[in-house]
Amino acid sequence: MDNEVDVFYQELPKVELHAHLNGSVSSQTIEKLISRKPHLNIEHGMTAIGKGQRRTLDECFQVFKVIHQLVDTEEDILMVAIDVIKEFAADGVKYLELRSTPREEKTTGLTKRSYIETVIKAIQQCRSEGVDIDVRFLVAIDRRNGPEVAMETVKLAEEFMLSSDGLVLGLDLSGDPTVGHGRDLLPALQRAKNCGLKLSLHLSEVPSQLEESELLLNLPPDRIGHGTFLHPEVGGSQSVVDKVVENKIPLELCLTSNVKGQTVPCYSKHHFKYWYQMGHPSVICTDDKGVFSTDLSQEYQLAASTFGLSREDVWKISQQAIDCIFAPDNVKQQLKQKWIDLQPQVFK
Ligand SMILES: CC(C)=CCNc1ncnc2c1ncn2[C@@H]1O[C@H](COP(=O)(O)O)[C@@H](O)[C@H]1O
Ligand SMILES: [Zn+2]
Repeated sequence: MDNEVDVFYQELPKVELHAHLNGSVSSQTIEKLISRKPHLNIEHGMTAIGKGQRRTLDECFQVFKVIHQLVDTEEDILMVAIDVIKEFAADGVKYLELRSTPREEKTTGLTKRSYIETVIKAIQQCRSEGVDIDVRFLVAIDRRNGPEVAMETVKLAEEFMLSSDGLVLGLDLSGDPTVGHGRDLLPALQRAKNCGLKLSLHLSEVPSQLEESELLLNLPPDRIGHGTFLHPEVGGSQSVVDKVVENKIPLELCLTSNVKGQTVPCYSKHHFKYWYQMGHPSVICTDDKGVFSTDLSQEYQLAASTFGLSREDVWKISQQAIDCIFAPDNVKQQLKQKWIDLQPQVFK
């Protein structure tokens, strides 16, 4: 981890809505994977970006390729998912929506279906062990793989939404934002929406994607990942902002990810400020806690120290994130009660 985190932020109950499974693998788990696969000659420095380091977006995406080499069997996915879930729980996360791109690996017999089944198994295992966290799964579409794969992924997600007892709730659109165009993925996303899958889309993560963002906002998505370049000051537009505001589409904001990936010049210039000041639902998230050497407590602390938030402000941010989850109302009610129960202990 990059910084010391105050105990308040660790004890603060939190909701994590934007976490890519393979980007969330901790250094301890990477060690275990490396020792399982010494022949790959992968060193630790290749899978994480440390304090003060920054990489181009392209270099960041290379990191995922390395991690994917290390995670290519059902056994690996099970271990990684269980470790990640337990780490979020240990960091005070009470509700987690994990997202991951189903992959097939001919050499190990991994299929997209068994990939999803394995993540579900990990969630169920943690639940049966009594880990204090409610975990749901968003199936991810990697935009690089084009419209056919996107449609295939939607069909799989639809199937699991119906058979997973509420664990699979929706879809994520992610992957290298400079590759492909959202226009081509519209039919798949439209189908997902029509069948009741919730949609979280990475939008305007890089500049000059206004046209794509406008198009995808017409769906509309249920949440937006990053939205870094949506507002007029950074090349977006007021009409796009208006659309997000009118539809009350929550933003998932990931400070360290954007600074280390260099889409935002420094913490104080992060667009959290723009949206938070407007009173728009803004959820603090990690994106890839392993790759960016962070955790959710640290992201809350960074937001607080950068933007001068009081403990009460921080509490409100974590509490209001409950309204942005994809799980149904009864789950929201349970979480709100949990927050009420924990409050005296956190502010002791
Ligand atoms: C490069 C950078 C600054 C990353 C942060 N921003 C991101 N933007 C878009 N897609 C992402 C990002 N981080 C992770 N992903 C997606 O998540 C995948 C890794 O997790 P998984 O294999 O789906 O379980 C990546 O291959 C990519 O498709
Ligand atoms: Zn992301």
